[in-house]
Amino acid sequence: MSVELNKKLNDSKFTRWMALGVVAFTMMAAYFVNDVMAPLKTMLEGQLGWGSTDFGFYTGAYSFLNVFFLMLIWGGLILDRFGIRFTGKLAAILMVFGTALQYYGITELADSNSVYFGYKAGVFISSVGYSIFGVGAEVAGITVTKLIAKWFKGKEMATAMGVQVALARIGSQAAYTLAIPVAKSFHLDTPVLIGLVLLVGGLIAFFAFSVLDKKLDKQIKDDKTSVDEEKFSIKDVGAILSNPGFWLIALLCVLFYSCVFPFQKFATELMVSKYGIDADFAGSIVGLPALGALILTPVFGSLVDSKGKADNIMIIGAAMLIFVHLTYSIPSINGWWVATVLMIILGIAFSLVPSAMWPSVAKIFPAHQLGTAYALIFFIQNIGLWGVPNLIGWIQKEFCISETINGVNQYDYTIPMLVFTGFATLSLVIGLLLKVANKKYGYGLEKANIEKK
Ligand SMILES: C[C@H](N)C(=O)N[C@@H](CCCCN)C(=O)O
Repeated sequence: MSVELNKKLNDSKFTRWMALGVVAFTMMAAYFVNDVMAPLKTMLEGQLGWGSTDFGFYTGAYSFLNVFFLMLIWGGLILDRFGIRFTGKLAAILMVFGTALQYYGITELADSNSVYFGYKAGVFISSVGYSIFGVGAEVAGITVTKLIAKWFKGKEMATAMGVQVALARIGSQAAYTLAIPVAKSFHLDTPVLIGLVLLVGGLIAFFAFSVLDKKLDKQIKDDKTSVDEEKFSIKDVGAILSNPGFWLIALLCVLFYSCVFPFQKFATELMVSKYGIDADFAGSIVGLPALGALILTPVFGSLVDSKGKADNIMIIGAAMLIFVHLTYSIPSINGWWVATVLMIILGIAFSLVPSAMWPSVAKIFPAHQLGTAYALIFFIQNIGLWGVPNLIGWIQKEFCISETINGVNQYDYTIPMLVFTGFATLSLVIGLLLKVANKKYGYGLEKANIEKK
């Protein structure tokens, strides 16, 4: 009887998964917007005169405010201080505002001749918008991660994180697949407009989730059996930073994701220029990892929940990434089917590492430090997401222009792919060190998540 009385919203399987579905929609819209400009790189160069450095600057802008204005750190602190609902709504509003500004940059300012800080007005304002969007998207990311840890504690936490990431990948896949056909059928800016509409839907979805979350908080407060969660204090930052597990996860995260997200932004062009894949179809190939991750991330997540072995899964994922990037870098291997198979392997790696890494953070840190821990990890990851596209854009401009057709540069991707291979190799080394640290400090990364009744 008393068990029934203490039943909370998240004890109902249907309600906790429904709540996840609602917030996952917000993140799906965020991922759509995040990726929708990438397949348009060549069209942006042809129609708006955006060169590779402009594109690298724009792509890196996603992380600029997060890194240089420490927005992710503030976001994490706000999350642990003011909670999931306030932070999530704030993040969603920032995403909508940033995307609207980005849209303005590629529409109203498309033909402007003004130059700001050495960049065309359209490039600069779109990048400012993308930067604001990036703050919202990253803060939304840590908020959703923390809310999953709260709603699924002692339950299917890794599966839930996997499902959320998988649903987000639908957004990415849709962006990669639709951007070029939509831009060709309508207008170059139409894909971004679609993203803006989706994000407004995502904002409404987060407000709806907040109603459920408020109810859950009341139930937790009324439940005499539930243990009061310790409040976050600024001293916790020191505790997080002095934990070797934090540094290893953060380094693995920055290195691994630097080989995936920035690579994907340039990959549509790689598919066309090196593998001769039709431009209309190239985005779909680049979207394959997202599609694969859609199925595989929840599968690997539930494996981590039931069997554990997160430490080994991260190592295998990193090793696969080395193979993929190294093979892409070899000039003589240029069959379209090789490019496709490599993308599928990248998709498997891209499912293995996130499904094991993100739930591992919740094992290393207590609940009241989670928002800040995730924020600090995202912060370090964002340094890579800012620096790597800029680095690749610069390398392309300086060393990789193979020819110029109708004023549009063609790029050789050998050096950029070797750079990605280097990052992947380092991520494997860190994965191995994490396994050693796991043994030494007893984080329990090899253990299953689901509590046995
Ligand atoms: C880019 C963002 N900071 C990120 O790392 N996203 C992850 C998902 C993180 C979710 C954690 N529960 C991704 O793999 O997309």
